[in-house]
Amino acid sequence: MAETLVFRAIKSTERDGASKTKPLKYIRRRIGQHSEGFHESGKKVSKVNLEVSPHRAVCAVRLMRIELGGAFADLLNEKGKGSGSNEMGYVERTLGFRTRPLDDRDLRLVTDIVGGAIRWRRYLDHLIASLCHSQKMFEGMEPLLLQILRIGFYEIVKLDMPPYAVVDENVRLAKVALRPGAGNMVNGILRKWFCLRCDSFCIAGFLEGDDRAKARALATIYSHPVWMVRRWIKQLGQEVAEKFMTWNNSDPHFSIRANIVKDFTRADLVEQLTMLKVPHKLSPHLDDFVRISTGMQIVIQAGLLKQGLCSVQDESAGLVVSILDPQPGETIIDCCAAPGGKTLFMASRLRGQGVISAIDINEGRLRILKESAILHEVDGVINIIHADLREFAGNDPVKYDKVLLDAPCSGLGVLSKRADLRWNRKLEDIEVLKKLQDELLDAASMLVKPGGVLVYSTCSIDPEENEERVEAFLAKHSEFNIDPVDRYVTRDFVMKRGFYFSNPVVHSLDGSFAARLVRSSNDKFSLPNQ
Ligand SMILES: C[S@@+](CC[C@H](N)C(=O)[O-])C[C@H]1O[C@@H](n2cnc3c(N)ncnc32)[C@H](O)[C@@H]1O
Repeated sequence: MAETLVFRAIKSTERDGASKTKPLKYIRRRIGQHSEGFHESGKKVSKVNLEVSPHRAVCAVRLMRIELGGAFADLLNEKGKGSGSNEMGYVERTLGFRTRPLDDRDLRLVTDIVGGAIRWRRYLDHLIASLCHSQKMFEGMEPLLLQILRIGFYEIVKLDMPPYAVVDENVRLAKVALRPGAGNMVNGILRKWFCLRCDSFCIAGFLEGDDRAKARALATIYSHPVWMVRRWIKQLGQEVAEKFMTWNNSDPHFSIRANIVKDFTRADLVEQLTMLKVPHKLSPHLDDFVRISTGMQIVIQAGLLKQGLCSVQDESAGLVVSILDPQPGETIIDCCAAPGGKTLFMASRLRGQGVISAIDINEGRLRILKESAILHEVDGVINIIHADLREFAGNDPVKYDKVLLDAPCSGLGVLSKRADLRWNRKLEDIEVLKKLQDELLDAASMLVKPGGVLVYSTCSIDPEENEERVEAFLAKHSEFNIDPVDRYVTRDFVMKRGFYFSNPVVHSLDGSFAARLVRSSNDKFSLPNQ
C-alpha cells in the first residue's frame, strides 16, 4: 500500500507557485471562506486565543505570505492599514484572532520552522500527498491548511518534536484559523503518518529506476526541483550532487565583518560576541571576519549591525574583494553594486583615499547602498550612479584602475541562505542570465584602463554562468588575459585556469566564482563603443 501511495505522491507534489498568479479575490476565498475569525467585513477583531501556540500561528501566516507573494501582501495591506506591522498584527488581520506575544524562544522557532518548511517543501508535500485519500484531495487543499500540515510534518520529521503535542497544537490551529473539519483533517493525516511511517524508505525504492525516476526520487528526498537535480548529477556526479543538496538543506552559517573604518576591529567584535555569549570562530581566510553558526538574532538585537559597527557578509563574497585587491588612491567601478556588500568592504580598504563609482540599475537597492555607506562612514569615497551598465559604459569617457562586475546570476551557490530561491528559479532563467552576463561583461570591459583589472564574479556554482562566460568573453577580447588568483587566495580556492571558486561542499562557505582579468597595457582600443 505504501508503495502505491508514494508513487502517487511523487507525481503529484509539484504545487510550486500554483497560487501566485491568482487574483486577490481567489486568495481571500481560499483563506477566509470558512474562517470563523477572518474579518472579511473589515470590522476590528480583538479575539485573543491563548490556546493556539503563537509561533505556529505566525509560521502559518509567514508561509502564506511567502507562498502567495504579492497578492497576499496586498491583502494584508488592505486589511491592515494603520494597524501596526508586528507579527501578531499580521496574524490578527489574516486569521482573525491574536495569541500571546512571541518570546525569544518563539522567535527562534519561527525562523527555524519557516526556513525549514520552505526548504523541505517538496519532501513534506510528498508525505502529505501520500497520506491524502486521493491526488485531487491534495491538489485541492486550501493553502492555509496545507501550510499547517507542512508545519506539523516539519516539526515531527525534521525537528523531532514530541509527535502528540505537535498533532494537538496543529489541530487546534486549524480549528481556530479555519473550521472544526479542517482540524479533523490535520488530525487524520498526521496520525496516519504514525501508523504507516512510509517516508524516505519508500522513495528510496525509486533510486533503482531509470535516470528520470532517480532524479525525481532524489529531488523528493533532498527537496529540490527536479531540473536542478538532473543538472547537478550531470555536472557534479550523483555523490557530490547529494552532498551539495545536503549543504543547501543545512542551517545557514553566517560571517560577520568588523567595520575597521569605525575603529571597530575584529578583536572588538570578538569581545562583543563573547559578552553576548554568541559562539564564534575567527575566519581563517580574512582578517576582518568572524564566523558564527548560531546567535544571529542576539547579534541583531544587540544593535551591532544597526550602529554600522559590523555587517553580515559571507567570506566567499569577501574573498572576491580580496581578488580585486583595492588599494588606497585607486579609481574603482563596481558595475552591479547594490545592495552594496562588496562596495562597502572595498571602500573600507581604500582608507579614505580613492573613489568607488557604484552603479546599479535598481534604484531601491541603491538607496540601501547609500544608507549603508553613510552608516559605515565610507560614503566619502563612494559615488552612486543609477544606470543600466550597458548604456552607461558606452558613454563614460573615464577609465578605471579596477572594475568589478558582480553579475546578476541564478544564485545557485547561496541556496542554504535563500530558502525560497530553489522554488523560484526556473531552468529557462539560466539562458536569460547568460545573455545578460555576456552583455554586462562586454560593457564592463570598456571601463578598464590599459593595464587595469577586471574581476567577473557570481554567487553561482554553475559553470555555464562562470568559467564558460569568461572563456566566451576571452574568445572575443584578446586584449584581456587571465591573471591567476593564487596571489590573493589560498590554493584550495584556485581552479584550473587560475579562477577562484568557493565550493560549499569543500569550504563550508556559499558557492561563488571569480575570474581576474588584466587588460594589456599597450592596448589602444580603450575608446568607448570599440
Ligand atoms: C549579484 S547582485 C550584486 C550584489 C552586490 N555586488 C553586493 O555585493 O551587494 C547583481 C546586481 O546587478 C544589478 N543589475 C542587473 N542588471 C543590471 C544592469 N543592466 N546594469 C546595472 N546593474 C544591473 C541588479 O540590480 C543587482 O543589484
